[in-house]
Amino acid sequence: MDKLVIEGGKPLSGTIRIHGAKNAALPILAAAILADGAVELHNVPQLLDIEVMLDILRGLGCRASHDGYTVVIDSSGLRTSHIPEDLMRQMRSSIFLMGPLLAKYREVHIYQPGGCAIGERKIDLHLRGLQALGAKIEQKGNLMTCRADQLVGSAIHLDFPSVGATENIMMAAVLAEGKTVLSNAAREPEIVDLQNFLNRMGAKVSGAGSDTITIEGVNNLRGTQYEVIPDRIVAGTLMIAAAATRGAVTLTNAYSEHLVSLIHILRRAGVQIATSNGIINVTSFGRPRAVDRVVTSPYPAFPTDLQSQLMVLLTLSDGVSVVKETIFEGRFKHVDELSRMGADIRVDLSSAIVRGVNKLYGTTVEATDLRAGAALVIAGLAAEGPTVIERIHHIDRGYDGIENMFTRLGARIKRIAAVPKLDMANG
Ligand SMILES: CC(=O)N[C@H]1[C@@H](OP(=O)(O)OP(=O)(O)OC[C@H]2O[C@@H](n3ccc(=O)[nH]c3=O)[C@H](O)[C@@H]2O)O[C@H](CO)[C@@H](O)[C@@H]1O
Ligand SMILES: C=C(OP(=O)(O)O)C(=O)O
Repeated sequence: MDKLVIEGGKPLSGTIRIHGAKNAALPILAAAILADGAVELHNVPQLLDIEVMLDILRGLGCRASHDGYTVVIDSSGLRTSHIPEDLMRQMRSSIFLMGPLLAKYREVHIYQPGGCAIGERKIDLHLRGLQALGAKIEQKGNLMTCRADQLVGSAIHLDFPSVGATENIMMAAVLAEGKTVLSNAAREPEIVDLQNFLNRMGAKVSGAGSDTITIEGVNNLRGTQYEVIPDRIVAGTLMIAAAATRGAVTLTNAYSEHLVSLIHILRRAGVQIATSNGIINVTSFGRPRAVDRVVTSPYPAFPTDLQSQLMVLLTLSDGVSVVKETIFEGRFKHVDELSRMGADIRVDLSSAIVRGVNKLYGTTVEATDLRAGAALVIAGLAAEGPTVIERIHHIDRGYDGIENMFTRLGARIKRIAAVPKLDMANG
């Protein structure tokens, strides 16, 4: 497996453009099968998860190409609704195909989705939502079959504003008979992006971005072109990295309105941030201040996907910070790795008490999941001495060429490609 080697201690500086959002692109790719014509998507990042989604779509009979940042999907050859277990298990987002396949094909055969080990990540809210639209679900061993001769709009209330369940229900309801009203829906920007894409195909969805989404079913959807929003988590990761290395970085194609909670916390830590139309400037002089309490919660509160990265900054801050994780029960795995680099963090159930230290020291660490891996990259960039990060395939799920991104900002970081194993039998 590839590794990253970082020689830390250099402030980041320069300008970088933010790539398209993984968490917006993945449901949009799944939704593309709803169209009767071809869909052309722009600003689609080159990520492992995107390639897995395209492989699944090809396996279902779609034509799918990814050229630069443009993806074209033509689902006219759709011939099966069975997603192989090995592909289902490669990422959580495989579950996004459930709603669209059910709507288009009237049945879907799936397995439990995989993804980073950050918590139990049940799919009960997805299933209950689809059942409310008329789907019948049957489980035989690992295989789950979901069928609906006809989907019928309904009033659905989510017990928790799950991002994925909100998206799956939206994608199924667009072709249902009548009106669906989804309450306590998730409000993330990626949900607004999905609504905009669905409407571009001819759907009638309104309310995304608020906690109530209304979907008027239509008979069919057409092919279209669409541009995916920039990745707010990648932007946030770069902002935190700029602050942790005490650098000065300008982000372009970055929507500050999607990052209000992070900007607020960084300013409390003493980081200077200026924003204007699609541009975010981050400048940090000297040691940041501790932040007494950071709590992850559904949007617009502070995102769980930036919790581990922010913890690196707090580790280097003056004072004691407390971070509470309320979304995923297993999202403190970076703590052990950061401790090996000299961090002083104590975990007490869902809270981490972070005592600021003067320095982190480079060593060999392991990316345990996507954002934990990103946090280790930031730690390596800020640390004294070399850091080696192993198991970086997790990072490649969500950052398009992370080493190139940071090299452009002046960092000393390189990828060491894994040496392919010799096949002794064939010489
Ligand atoms: C591809 C994508 O967009 N991924 C994001 C999405 O994941 P994802 O859509 O999986 O996240 P959810 O909002 O669904 O999950 C949040 C919480 O709800 C629980 N839950 C969820 C569904 C369900 O049926 N039952 C249930 O109990 C989960 O275990 C978790 O504790 O939102 C998360 C929360 O912002 C982000 O960290 C992920 O990056
Ligand atoms: C947890 C994440 O993604 P996923 O839902 O795709 O596992 C993430 O992007 O941090």
